[in-house]
Amino acid sequence: MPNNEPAIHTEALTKTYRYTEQQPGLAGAVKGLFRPDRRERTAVDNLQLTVPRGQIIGLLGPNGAGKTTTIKMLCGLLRPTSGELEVLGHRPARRGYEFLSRISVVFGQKSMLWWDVSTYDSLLIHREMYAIPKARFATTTKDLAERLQVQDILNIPVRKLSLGQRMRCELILALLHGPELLFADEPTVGLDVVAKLSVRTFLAELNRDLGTTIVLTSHDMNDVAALCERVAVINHGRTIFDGDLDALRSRADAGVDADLDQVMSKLFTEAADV
Ligand SMILES: Nc1ncnc2c1ncn2[C@@H]1O[C@H](COP(=O)(O)OP(=O)(O)OP(=O)(O)O)[C@@H](O)[C@H]1O
Repeated sequence: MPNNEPAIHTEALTKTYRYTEQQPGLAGAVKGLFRPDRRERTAVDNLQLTVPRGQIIGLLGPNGAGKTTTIKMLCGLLRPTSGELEVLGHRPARRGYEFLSRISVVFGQKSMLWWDVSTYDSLLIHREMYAIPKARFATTTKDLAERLQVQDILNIPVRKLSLGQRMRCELILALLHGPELLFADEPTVGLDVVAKLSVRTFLAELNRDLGTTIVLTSHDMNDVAALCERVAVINHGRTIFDGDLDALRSRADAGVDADLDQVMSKLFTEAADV
């Protein structure tokens, strides 16, 4: 029976960071010890988001908009300050084993692979962590390595890989346990055009062949145009647009062939003026 429950559902999801502002110099540091200057910043503000299973959605926004904070709440790395949040029927912040075995996250700016050992050794550790049977481990590793064309580099220490090679290995690690939902936070950042294309093609196939739901953040509008049937644009933690790329262009009064970077820039500037 098809499961009509959405992959993600949030109601008024909010995250306020509490932090201490540091004054410059030694005097400032000493003052901070006795009279800390406490501040608050709302990074995600009443976010409403429902993502059906099997969709690739782009979570877009300018630097500091709240994309990574949202992803961290959705995968349970951060506890929301308020609001409701359900992912695959679970409350992510509980970090239950069943939930963790059904999702995965990959960060373009942060490595999940062990730096001093080979990718294959990291995969073996994940096999133990997720209790993946040996036969399934072998077939999944082979299939993912072929799709990402990294068969020849799995045994090289990760620190010796190029960024593009490492990113493809990160994806194998993230997908080894067969998650239904993948959070991909800037997976193509810093990659050359060949590596970018390879990651894009891989994500599209993953969604098409396995039905994996993907939440993608990227500042590269070519990634978004190639992959996302829907985009949610956030600014200062609030949704300023939710729809497909055609609707995004019309929202910015741009033609069907309008350059998406210009469309986004117009949208962000308008939002800043409000
Ligand atoms: N631990 C923290 N403490 C205080 N403020 C934080 C913390 N982490 C993030 N922020 C602030 O929250 C806001 C949202 O940050 P976030 O990293 O979610 O943005 P983003 O949309 O992912 O940005 P980028 O595109 O630059 O990666 C920013 O103003 C940031 O400075």
